[in-house]
Amino acid sequence: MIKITRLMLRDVLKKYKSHKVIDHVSLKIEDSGIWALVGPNGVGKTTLLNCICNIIPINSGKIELLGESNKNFKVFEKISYLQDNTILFNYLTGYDHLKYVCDSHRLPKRRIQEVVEYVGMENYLHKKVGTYSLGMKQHLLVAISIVNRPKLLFMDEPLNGLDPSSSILMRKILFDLVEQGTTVILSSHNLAEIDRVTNQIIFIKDGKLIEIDRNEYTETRYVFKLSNQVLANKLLLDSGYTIQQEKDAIIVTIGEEDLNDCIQIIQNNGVTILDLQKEVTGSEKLYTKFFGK
Ligand SMILES: Nc1ncnc2c1ncn2[C@@H]1O[C@H](COP(=O)(O)OP(=O)(O)OP(=O)(O)O)[C@@H](O)[C@H]1O
Repeated sequence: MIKITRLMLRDVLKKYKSHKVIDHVSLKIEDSGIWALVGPNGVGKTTLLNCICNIIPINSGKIELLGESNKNFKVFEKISYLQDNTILFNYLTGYDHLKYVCDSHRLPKRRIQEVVEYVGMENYLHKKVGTYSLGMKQHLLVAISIVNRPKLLFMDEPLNGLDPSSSILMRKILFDLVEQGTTVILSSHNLAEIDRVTNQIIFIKDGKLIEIDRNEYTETRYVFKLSNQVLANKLLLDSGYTIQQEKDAIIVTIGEEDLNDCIQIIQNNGVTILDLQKEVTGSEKLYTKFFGK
């Protein structure tokens, strides 16, 4: 089977007057999965996504989506772009928006019901968008962007402003999409959320793209809550472990291979482990490396 390249940028230049926001950039993504586009405010994330989706023109270079030029309107039947909520109309309902998108993709009406149930927006589907909270608007945007079962999905800041249950839902949606073979390219500032959804990070800096595999930067830490924190701290320090003391927990930065040893040291000396959590960090450290504090 011939594999179709999902996204291809060749020597793309986008400038405003002399300001090169995207400076002769090339990129190729061939697989399904999640890629995070990361960089400080104003660095060009939205501009890049808008250029890719042919919402704004580029000055030079070439962009292909699913093996076709991004100027070929037809290719967008299998592509979606979740923009910010300014694209929504306050005087229309969620249903109106979904009906319009379904009709333009020539999808049956039952597809609306499917995505509405999947995203969990039954209760406010028929209310005007002007009455929606930020989170409700975000759910509608997600529903709109997945209604056509995209092979390629661009998302501008989809992880912003979500409450914990919406964040969990968003992660589930992202993982489901990848399982169905979708390539997702999302921009985000939320580094903790990025760490939870992908290892594939593209930093954007000075108009250039820097592709990173976060696996190389990942750090695992274990947060212990203990019956005798002072004693456990001393025991682990004496054994040569690096400890960070918190008010009601100690954090040990170790790989999985050392976890058992730590547990043994603690438990063999009569200290009870009340709680143990694993934390994986990576993007924040990387971000600081590239962009400073
Ligand atoms: N229409 C425009 N005319 C002139 N400059 C523009 C225009 N649109 C964007 N810019 C500039 O291009 C740069 C990139 O903006 P962009 O909105 O893409 O950044 P961003 O990384 O998405 O920022 P944020 O994280 O704040 O959303 C900024 O310096 C911005 O001022």
